[in-house]
Amino acid sequence: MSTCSSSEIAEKKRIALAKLQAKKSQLLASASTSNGNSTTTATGALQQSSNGNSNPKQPQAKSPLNFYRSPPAAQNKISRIGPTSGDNKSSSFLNALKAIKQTSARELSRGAAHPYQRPNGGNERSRPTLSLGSDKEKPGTVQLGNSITCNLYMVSTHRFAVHTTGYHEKLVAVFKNMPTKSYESQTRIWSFDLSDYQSLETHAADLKPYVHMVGIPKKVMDLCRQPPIVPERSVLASIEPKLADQLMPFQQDGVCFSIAQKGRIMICDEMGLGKTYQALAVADYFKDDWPLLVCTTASTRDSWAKHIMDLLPRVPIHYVQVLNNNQQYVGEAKVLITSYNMMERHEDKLMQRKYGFIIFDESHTLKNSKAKCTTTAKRLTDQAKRVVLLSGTPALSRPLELFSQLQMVDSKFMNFMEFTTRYCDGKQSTFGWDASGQSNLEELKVILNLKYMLRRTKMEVLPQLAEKNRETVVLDPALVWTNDETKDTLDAFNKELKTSKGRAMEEILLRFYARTAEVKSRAVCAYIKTLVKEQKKFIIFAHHRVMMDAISDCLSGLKVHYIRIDGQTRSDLRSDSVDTFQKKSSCKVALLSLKACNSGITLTAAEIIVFAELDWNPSTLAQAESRAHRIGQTKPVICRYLMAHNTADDTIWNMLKNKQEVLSKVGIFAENLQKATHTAAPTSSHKIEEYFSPSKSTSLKPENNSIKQYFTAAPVNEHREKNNNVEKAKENKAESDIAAFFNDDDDEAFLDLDI
Ligand SMILES: Nc1ncnc2c1ncn2[C@@H]1O[C@H](COP(=O)(O)OP(=O)(O)OP(=O)(O)O)[C@@H](O)[C@H]1O
Repeated sequence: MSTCSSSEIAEKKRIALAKLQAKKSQLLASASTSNGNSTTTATGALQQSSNGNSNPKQPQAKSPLNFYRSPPAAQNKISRIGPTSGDNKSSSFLNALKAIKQTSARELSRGAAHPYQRPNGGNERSRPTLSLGSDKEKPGTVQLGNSITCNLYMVSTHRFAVHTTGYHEKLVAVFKNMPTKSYESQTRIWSFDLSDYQSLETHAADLKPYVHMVGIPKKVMDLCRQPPIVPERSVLASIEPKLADQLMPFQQDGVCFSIAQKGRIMICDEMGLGKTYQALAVADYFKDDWPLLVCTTASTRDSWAKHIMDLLPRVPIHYVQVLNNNQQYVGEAKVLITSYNMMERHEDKLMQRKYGFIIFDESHTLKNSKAKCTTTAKRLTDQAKRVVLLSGTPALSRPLELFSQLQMVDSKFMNFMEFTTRYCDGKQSTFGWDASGQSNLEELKVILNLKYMLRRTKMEVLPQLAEKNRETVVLDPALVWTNDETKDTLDAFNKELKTSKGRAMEEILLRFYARTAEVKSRAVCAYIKTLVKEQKKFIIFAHHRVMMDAISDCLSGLKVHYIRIDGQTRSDLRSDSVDTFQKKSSCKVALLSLKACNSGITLTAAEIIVFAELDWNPSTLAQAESRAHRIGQTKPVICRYLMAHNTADDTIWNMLKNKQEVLSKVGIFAENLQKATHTAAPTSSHKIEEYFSPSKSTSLKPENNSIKQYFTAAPVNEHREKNNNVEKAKENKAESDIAAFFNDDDDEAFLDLDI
């Protein structure tokens, strides 16, 4: 591959700009011919309103923010020309100009000569000029390309809002004429009743090509216009009494709603609100459509079998089969419980059995529409009459993750392009179709709530549930920064992270994450030693094996009775361990792998949840917190995040914040992880502290009750010995830890790293 010198690049840019300018003039000339002498632009109107100059005769001063300059006499007129091919070309051309705007601005700032010749001698009054102004459009300024986009989206089932990319006087006049208008001055958003939609669309169409309307998809409108389905309470009488009688009022509502939606629904209540109970109640109501297939995570298959036997006693035991291995025969059982993995492997046999009712537990497992598991699930749902998806966190990072799940509930709602264009800011990029963004999230929330998703938070439906508080604990730096080498390594990671991008940055962050586990483990163990003295039951979550092992050693050394569940733990032993922790008062600690145990188990015996490591996914952390904070919890729960500053924790904490903001807009994430009190005094103005609330402490001394007061710095030789062990562990485990990290199918979450 040959490379260009900077002067060659500059030359190429100049040529490209000249070509674009020539094309622009050509298009404008043809537009002018096709419309006689009436070619005008909205610029004048826009400009006037923005600077308060309403005198059409007054020639306006040239502003660097103006993109095109129309003759003053024409400025007050807005042509009502219909869309011509020239217009379309013109708008795409203007979009191209927008793309090169930044380049041009750079050229100009370098003091370069104007990169292209103005046609016809540069008559500034009648000739368009290229604005090289600031990127930030001030309200009321003309948009590049002389047109604005007006995006319409639903904000409730009967109201829609309008987002415009700039000010347009006539468009505002149209808004003001709508009978149901409402203007929110803070957000500068107009909204209207759906009854005004048609009229607004017609009037705005008159402002073409200066106003480009993006309307609401018909499917969305139809959905909103449908008469609401009123759930019938009487259906509860048809459900197995043992289960129906146990349902809490909000669970009854959920069951009635799901039945009203004909048993095709995503039940996405917050974790621990009894989705299993609701799903089984719906399944029991539609038992004529069985056989029933329950697909869940490998570790929760047995617990589903137990729930079915407990809650649906009329289902004979021999009706229920749990698919545990590859060799097993898929029989005629009325109820089959399988893991996702087994479902994939037995696809053909499951297809033949034709399950009429399917439950997908932890359905976010199906978030990747290209994964084999998801395509298998889709095939099965296509032939099933009822499909119930259960997840407290249906999307872990972005709206795209909802698409495949929605398809299983209603394959006709929207296709991939429609959905991603509308809700994922889908666009063509150098690498193909990019659907990793988000757009029209308010509308997506409306649609989900209307028909597809049932979502209640603990706060809403279970206010009596014991409270949950969150704390961040900055680990003692003396136990993290044990020697110069550690400091140098972490500094180097921080530096590399700042200067890298894309995949390279992801790789660095993964290594940094693994290294952080190593350097933190000593301080984490010191913290655990103090916690053990409190004699309260607690859970400690970690991700890397090096951290899990260090904590295990620490607990064993302290002779604490604890359970450990990680990815290697067999599922039968897993439920035994859970029982031990729940029932034995002597068992004080549950050491859990963040990935293997963030869902599907109940550990309400714990009062404190400690996170020795962070995860880059807010949903994983929220799921993990809900192991103890769920129905059945009677004591307040404290979640403590142990963090070491100037490590990967800084970056990951930041990522969490960004992701949870997106998810909360769609209404599927109710937590604010950053809403926490801190229990250690910051020693300098590092990033983590910026997110601490309620207030930042600038004290350099440990605060009262600070974790620091418990710590004493260990002698240096002891540090060295420990570091040697850490180094060995690093060599042995680093590779497998990174692999495990990627195997989680969440590595794509790094794509929206924003640091
Ligand atoms: N109506 C009920 N009566 C008694 N206990 C209930 C009821 N509903 C739920 N529970 C209990 O609450 C806990 C959480 O229930 P379940 O596991 O169904 O919640 P979930 O929403 O599926 O949670 P997760 O999302 O974490 O899987 C369980 O221990 C369950 O036995």
